This record gives sequence, C-alpha cells and structure tokens, in this order.
Amino acid sequence: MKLAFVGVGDAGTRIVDRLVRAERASGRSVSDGNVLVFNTDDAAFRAATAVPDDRRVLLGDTHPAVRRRPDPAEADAVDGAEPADGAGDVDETEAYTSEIDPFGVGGDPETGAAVAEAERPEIRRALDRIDETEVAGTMLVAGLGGGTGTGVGSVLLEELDSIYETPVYVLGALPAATEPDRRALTAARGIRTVVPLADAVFPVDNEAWRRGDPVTERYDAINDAIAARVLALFGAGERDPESVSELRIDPADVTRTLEVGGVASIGHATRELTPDDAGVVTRLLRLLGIADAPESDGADADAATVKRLVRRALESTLTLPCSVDSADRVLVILSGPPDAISRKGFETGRYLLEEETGTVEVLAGDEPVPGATEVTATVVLSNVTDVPRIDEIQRRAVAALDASDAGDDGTTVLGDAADGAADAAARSAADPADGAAGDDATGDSPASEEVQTGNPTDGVTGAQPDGANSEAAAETDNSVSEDGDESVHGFDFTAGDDRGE
Ligand SMILES: Nc1nc2c(ncn2[C@@H]2O[C@H](COP(=O)(O)OP(=O)(O)OP(=O)(O)O)[C@@H](O)[C@H]2O)c(=O)[nH]1
Repeated sequence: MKLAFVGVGDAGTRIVDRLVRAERASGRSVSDGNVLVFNTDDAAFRAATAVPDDRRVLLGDTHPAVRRRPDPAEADAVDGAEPADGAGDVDETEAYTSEIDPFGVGGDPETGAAVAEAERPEIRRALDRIDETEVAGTMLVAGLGGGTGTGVGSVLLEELDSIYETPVYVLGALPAATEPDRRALTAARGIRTVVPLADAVFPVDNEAWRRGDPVTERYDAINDAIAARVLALFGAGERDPESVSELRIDPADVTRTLEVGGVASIGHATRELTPDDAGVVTRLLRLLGIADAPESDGADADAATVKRLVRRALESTLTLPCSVDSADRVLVILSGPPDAISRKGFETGRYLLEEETGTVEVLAGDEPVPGATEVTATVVLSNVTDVPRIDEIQRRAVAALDASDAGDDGTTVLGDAADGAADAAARSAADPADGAAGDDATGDSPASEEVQTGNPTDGVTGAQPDGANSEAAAETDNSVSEDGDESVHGFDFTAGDDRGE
C-alpha cells in the first residue's frame, strides 16, 4: 500500500528520514518520494540524510515566540543569548523544563498550533507536493509529547483530513516515564486530539522500547524498529520484482483491518531459515526431482514453525504494549521465500491468532520474497482498548494539572497558566474519569473507552449537551469563543467535531 510520509517535529523528522532509508535498503517502495517534514527548529533537519532538502519545511520564522537555534558556526559567539519574548520562553531552572529543548516552540503545543495556524497557506503549498494519485493514504509521524509534534501536528492533521479522501494514519511516539510531566500532558492532549481525527493511530511506547536506557540513547534503535514494522505492514506487496502467490496480502486487507479506527499496535518476529526448515527441505527435495517427497510431513513442520513465529510476534515488544484480547480486528502478514509458507502453516497462524485475541476478524496474507533467508510474521492489532501506558500518561497529565492548580511552579504545565480555556480543555483531554463516565457501564478502563470509540463526539465533546463532559466542554467552548483563541480552539478538538458532522 503506497503511503505518503509526513513528519512533524524532531521525532517526526528523524522517523521519516529512517523510513526513507529503510525503504531504499529493503527494496520496498511505500512512499515513492511522497515525503515531507515540518519543524520549528532545524536541528533535526541538519541531521537528516534521506529526506531531500526541498521536502523540509521550517515554520515559525516570523513568529515572536519561536526561538531560533544559533547557527552551529556562530554558536560560540551567541552562547547565552536571550530567547525572544513570548510563550517560547523556557525557564531552564525548572526541573520539568530542563530536559525540553528551548529552541523552536520550546515544548509548547499551543505555540506550535498558533505557528501552524499562522502559516496554513505555506503548509497547504507544501502538501500540494504530495501526489495524491500515487498514494493510497498518508501517515503523519510525530512525537505526541512535543510542542511541534502535537501543536503543529494537530493543524497538519486537520489539513490532511480535509484535503484527502484516502485514509490518514498517525504514528506517534509516546513520552517515556523519565520525561517531564509536561511531555505527558502534551501527549495526553495529543492522543485525545488525533484519535478522533485520524483513521487509525499507531502510538509507539518509548518507555517500553528504551529498555531501561535513557530514551535519547535509544531513539535510533526505536526508529529502526518502527521503520521495520511500518514497512512490513504497508510495504508488503510493494517489493520489486513481485512474485505470485494465491495468499498474497491485499492492500485492501490493511485498510479493512484499520478502518475500525482507534489505536493500533504492531508485533513483529523474524526467524532465520536453516536447511532443516521444512518448506526449504521440501523445496530442495522437489528441485532434486524427488516427486514423491512427503508433502504432508513438510507442511506439518512448516505449520509448527509458522505457529511459533506468530506466537513470538504476539509476545514480542509490541509498538504499543496492550492486552491482545482487547483488539477488534487482527491482520497477520507472513513474509518469506514462497515455498517456506504452506497453506497449512498459514491457516495455523490464523487459528492461533483467533484463539489468542478472541476475535474471528483475523485477516491474513503473505508476501513472497524469492531468495529470502528468513521468514517474518507481522501482526497488527487494531482498535485495542486495554492499554496501561495510555492510562498512565493520562494519570500523569491529571496530576500535573492538579499540581499546577495548587500553584506548584515546578509543575506548571500550560504555556499560559491563566488561560482557562486551555486548562479546561487539557483537563478534559487528560482526565481518566472523562469520556468513560457517561456511556461506559462495562467497567472498561477509562483510557480504553476513549481510544476505543475514536468517536469525535467523545470527551471534550462535551460539546454534546447531554454528554458527561458537557460542563467542562461548555466552559472550554465559551472560553474559546470569548477570547477567540484560535490556537486553543484548533489545537484541541474543533477538528474532531468537524469530522463528526
Ligand atoms: N521514538 C522516538 N521518539 C522521539 C524521537 N525524538 C523525540 N522523540 C520523543 O518525541 C517527543 C517529542 O519530542 P520532540 O520530537 O523532540 O519534540 P518536537 O515535536 O520537536 O517539539 P518540542 O517539544 O518543541 O521540542 C518526546 O517524548 C521525545 O522523547 C525519536 O527520534 N524517536
């Protein structure tokens, strides 16, 4: 399935750059050059190697709150320069901000949204460079804890949504537990903003993937893992030259799996083939002209190999760790040499997934790769609802807001603490008690309810007169309309409401 990749912020830039390099290395062309990256700080642009210069869009040049990074050549000369006035200012004595880079929008999603609002024409011109006829969808990639990622990203998502008929997916890195509360709050708001708008969201849990190391030291490894999974999913069938298979993955199966919306998670496992592997042995025997080679023995052994591989994919570190039995739909893609995956192996893998996930909505396809020396299973769990990490991020966001209410300067989490509209919207976005309260009698986790429904009228929404959140939402909406703060309006939920109509 052909996809345009649109990266935003540092995480988005780095991950899209990695995706393009991985496309080249794997021979799977997913984007066909339809890539763009947006940022408010050019450091990640400078480090990018695969995204062409003319596909990099630096925003915020004229915005007073955007702090420009000194040119490295002049860094010594301007070291210690005062930031420009405005919301991009960062008090680096505060513990929670000390880890957030002060350049660009300095971690503030409201400034990010304001910058993007002011530069919508520029954004639209850049998006025109994506050839819609060449792609079947778009993937917006961002760090959801980022001021640029979530702030600029929310405006970009609105734009993509209004321009394209084809699906718009979001891949969003979630902040690690070691990152500042402010990142957790931004991510909570980001999740709440993008889930209703996007056709499906792939959060990537940096906490699970950092494996105990400082998260910044693991970015490259995490981005490699992301690229491998995204290409295994969307790039299946996009290899050149293609090989024929009756079980070949159909791109429509990918969109069908994801069309239930909400959040999705990917598992992935690879097995190097050895001469002992049944499919290969069978193939060799046939090549040697032993026509009566025991096919059924080979198929049984192959089925056992595939079953083990699919189980390993399910038990691997998922992009977003979750209860696999909370998935709505499941897709498995087996990739490997054509003879290594028998129909029996295929059916065994599918049966295992039906058992483990408790859903009969399991789609399956293969990607024959002539000459491959390994078999890979990629499992997509769609619309998962039991996601402890999202619950945790929402809890941290609420605690951060509460601490900010209590006047604890160290945890002031909003760009402008006096901004009631932003505060109400953020609390509504982050409050675990929100969203589930009005309509969930099942006892599902609150985050589950939020992400599960992917419903634009959920949550802030409270925009619904009888909704459980109507009070908070009314407060939000009134404040927004009274002060006419487009950035708060655009940032949080307006777009979601639009889509619901
Ligand atoms: N997986 C992954 N996560 C990243 C990467 N870079 C940053 N992140 C995470 O993404 C989140 C946002 O960080 P940035 O992308 O630097 O932020 P930004 O969107 O550029 O905007 P600012 O907050 O203004 O810096 C944080 O939680 C980071 O840990 C990356 O290369 N890979």
